[in-house]
Amino acid sequence: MGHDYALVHAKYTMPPALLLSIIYAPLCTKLDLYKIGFLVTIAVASTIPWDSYLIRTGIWSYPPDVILGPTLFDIPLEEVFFFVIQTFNTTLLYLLLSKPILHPVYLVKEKKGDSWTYIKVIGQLAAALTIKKAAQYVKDGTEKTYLGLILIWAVPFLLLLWSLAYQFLIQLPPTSTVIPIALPTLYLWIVDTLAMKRGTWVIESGTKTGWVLWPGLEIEEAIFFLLTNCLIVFGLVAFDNATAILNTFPAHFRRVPDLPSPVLLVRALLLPASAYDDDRIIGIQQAVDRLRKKSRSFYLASSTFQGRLRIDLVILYSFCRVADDLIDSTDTSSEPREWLQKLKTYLDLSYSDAVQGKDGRAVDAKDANQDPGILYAEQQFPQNAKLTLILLPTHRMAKEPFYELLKGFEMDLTFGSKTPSGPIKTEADLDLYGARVAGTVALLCIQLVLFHYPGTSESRAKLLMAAGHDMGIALQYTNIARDLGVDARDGRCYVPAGWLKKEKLTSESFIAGLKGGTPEAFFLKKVETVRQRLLERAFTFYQNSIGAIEQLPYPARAPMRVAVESYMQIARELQRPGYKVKGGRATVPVLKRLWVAWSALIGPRR
Ligand SMILES: CC(C)=CCC/C(C)=C/CC/C(C)=C/CC/C(C)=C/[C@@H]1[C@@H](COP(=O)(O)OP(=O)(O)O)[C@]1(C)CC/C=C(\C)CC/C=C(\C)CCC=C(C)C
Repeated sequence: MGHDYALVHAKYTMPPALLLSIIYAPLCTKLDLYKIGFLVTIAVASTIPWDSYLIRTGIWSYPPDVILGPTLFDIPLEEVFFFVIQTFNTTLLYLLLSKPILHPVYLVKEKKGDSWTYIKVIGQLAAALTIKKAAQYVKDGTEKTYLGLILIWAVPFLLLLWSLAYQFLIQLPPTSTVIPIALPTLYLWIVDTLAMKRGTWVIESGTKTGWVLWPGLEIEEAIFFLLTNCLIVFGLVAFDNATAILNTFPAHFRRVPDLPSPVLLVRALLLPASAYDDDRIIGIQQAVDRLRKKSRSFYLASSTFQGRLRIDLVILYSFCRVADDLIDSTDTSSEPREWLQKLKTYLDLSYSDAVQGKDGRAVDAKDANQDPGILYAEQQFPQNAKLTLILLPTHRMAKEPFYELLKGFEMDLTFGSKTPSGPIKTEADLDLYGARVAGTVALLCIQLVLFHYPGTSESRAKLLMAAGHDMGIALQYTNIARDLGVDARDGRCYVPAGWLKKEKLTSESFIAGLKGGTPEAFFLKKVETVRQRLLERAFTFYQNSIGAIEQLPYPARAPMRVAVESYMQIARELQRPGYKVKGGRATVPVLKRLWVAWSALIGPRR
């Protein structure tokens, strides 16, 4: 009996497990725990018979003075623990690196005769040839036996996973495939070199090639660790491929349980890629792209939401952005109002009784041939906006906030060279504007949350809506405080006249001062005073509503905290003297942003 093998764990495998657990804990979902359990169970169950065979046939051995003693099917318990901890570590690294990814954007609809068929078959052929060769090595029973046994055990599993998830294995970024394989492999190669040198485990001569990757690392060991990490990551990729299919295509999978059964996962993977709905995939890709380019705060926050809620929120963001841009960014004076009218007509059609269902129940999958809203979007909107409109899950949200949002955008249209303060005369006007452009967005977000996590009582839902509405206003005040300069350059001043008067300014002089070359120091001081007043009001709304986040359905609480705190961090930065400005806007440094998000995941701010 000895402690050497146990020490390998204490020194090398458990510290990374602990570190990864601490980092990943706030991000860990029920589905992640399910994945970890799933992978560990399969890894242990599939490795035990093989490893036991290697030990019993004397290909592999453990000197009795390095192990504690207890065994399972002749395998020392330390070794069984190795299967668990390696799978755990590689899985956590994969989960961490994959968190920012919205998997549905990597699905591809296949067409007859496209390159995907060849890619799949080439992979399958390569695996089949390897298995054949491996069988030969085992049959020969010479120095390539151990190599053959490794390959004949691992490659059939890889072949199966490749056949099910080849699209994702090719499409996912290397951060989700190559890195979670390469990093643990390299690490385990180093650990293995040290263990072999100390004689903690031994490969018997006669059945090994004797080739080494570097002194002390037998080629068989190197291949073993590489293939086992490939197996873990391929398994995780296949799992994510299946959940992406389940979440993306409600027409094929109407409901998705929180923890999909293995049978459902396999059913999803067996859905032919030619049956995928291209419009949904491309629409989601466009929405994610828009979110990534336009809002760092919400992009980061979106990665903490899950499943279909995450997809819906991204599409909602895309809709708000598209609508705002269509109305806001045209030069001619008639076009914005035309877009506004078109958006209203689109909503009228999407919320007509015929579409929403006569019994008031929501329809789940929109039928392009029947839905007048979809037909209208197809005909009337630019290419890059169509799919967002078509995918907007109107049946999961009330129509009123959308119409109010459009009223908010309409308020923006009253800004002009002769009316630089637009519709904002008083603080109440600014509150109303904030309520319309941002309070409404909050209501829509909460409605999506309550749809995806049902069970909230009506009275609590009301409380959540009221608080969310105020939180939207808080965010809008922050947005205005950040963009004073940008808005002035567009000829807009959102600051109430009374506030400006206190600083002996008017909206005209405020805009002229910010637009002009280098503003005087005393003028900038006044701007800062106005900015701080906007921020104070932002924090008043924030303080009144932040507590309500803890009343949301549990799985949405932490992600909502991230969304709100990431944006409010802009306000906190603006309150700091000498805040950082990028492209004319105050910005939150990347590391700070990550820290804010991570802290928000852990719990409410104190
Ligand atoms: C996580 C995720 C993907 C969330 C999506 C949130 C979403 C749908 C945002 C829409 C944003 C948008 C483009 C709205 C159009 C009107 C507008 C411009 C509003 C301003 C947003 C700022 O966005 P951005 O900085 O990208 O815009 P600029 O072009 O730079 O001006 C707003 C400040 C409003 C955003 C308001 C919210 C997201 C509501 C927040 C409140 C909650 C989520 C509710 C919290 C819940 C409780 C119970 C308190």
